[in-house]
Amino acid sequence: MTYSVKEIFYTLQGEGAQAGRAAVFCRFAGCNLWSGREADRATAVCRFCDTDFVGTDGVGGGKFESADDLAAAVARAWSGGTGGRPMVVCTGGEPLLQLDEPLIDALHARGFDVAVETNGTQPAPRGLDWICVSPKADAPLALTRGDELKLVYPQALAQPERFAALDFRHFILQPMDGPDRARHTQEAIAYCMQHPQWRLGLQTHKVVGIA
Ligand SMILES: C[S@@+](CC[C@H](N)C(=O)[O-])C[C@H]1O[C@@H](n2cnc3c(N)ncnc32)[C@H](O)[C@@H]1O
Ligand SMILES: Nc1nc2[nH]cc(C(=O)O)c2c(=O)[nH]1
Ligand code: SF4
Ligand SMILES: [Mg+2]
Repeated sequence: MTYSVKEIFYTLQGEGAQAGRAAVFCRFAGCNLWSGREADRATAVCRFCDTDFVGTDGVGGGKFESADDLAAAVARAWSGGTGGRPMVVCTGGEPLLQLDEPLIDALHARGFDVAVETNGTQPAPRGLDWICVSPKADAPLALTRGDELKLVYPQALAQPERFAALDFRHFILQPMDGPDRARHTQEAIAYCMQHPQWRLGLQTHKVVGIA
C-alpha cells in the first residue's frame, strides 16, 4: 500500500482530552467530505475545515511505499527525550481512508501510541490506542464508539443531542474557528453549562501559536 501524506511534524496535541501531550502529527492527504479546493467549499459536506490537506508537499510529506517506510519517517520526526510514551496522531484530511493495520503494527513496533482524528464516516482498523470522532453535518457515522467525541460547534446539521448516547468516554464541544469564533465559543460555553455531560475544548495550539 502506498500512503499519501501531506506533512509530518512534532508538536503538542492541541485539542481534546489529550491536549498538551507531545506528539508527532501525520497528516494524510485527501478527504471524503471536501476536495480541499476553495471553489468547492460552499457545496461540500464539511464546509468549515481549517486545514490544507491537498497534495504531499508539506514538511516531511510525500508518498510512502510501505507501512515501514512511513513508520520510520514518523519515528525520525519524534524529538522527545526519555520518559513518557511517544504518540503519533494520525489526522488529515481523513486518515481512515489510508490508515490500515499494517501501518498501526509498524508504528507500534517503533514504540508509538497510535491516535486518530477522524470524521467517523469510515470504519476503524483494529489496534488503535485512541479514537477521536468528530462528526460532520449529516454525514452518517460508521464509528459510534471510541475515546472522545469531539464535536465542532455549532453545526445546524450535527447537534450534540444526536451523539450524547454514543459509547465515548469524553464528550467535547470545540468552538468552530473562523470569523465567528468568539460567538461560537460563547455558545459552546452556554451549552456545556446547560448540559454538563459536555466539556468545552479549545484549540490550544492556536492560542499559544504553535503548529
Ligand atoms: C482537520 S480535521 C482532520 C481529521 C478528520 N478529517 C476530522 O474531521 O476529524 C482535525 C480536527 O479539526 C477539527 N476542525 C476542522 N476545522 C475546524 C474549525 N474550523 N474549527 C474547529 N475545529 C475544526 C475537526 O473537527 C477535527 O476534529
Ligand atoms: N497542535 C495541533 N493539535 C491538533 N490536534 C488535532 C489537529 C488536527 O489538525 O487534526 C491538530 C493540529 O493541527 N495541531
Ligand atoms: S472532514 Fe476533517 S479534513 Fe475533511 S474537510 Fe472536514 S474537517 Fe477537514
Ligand atoms: Mg489542525
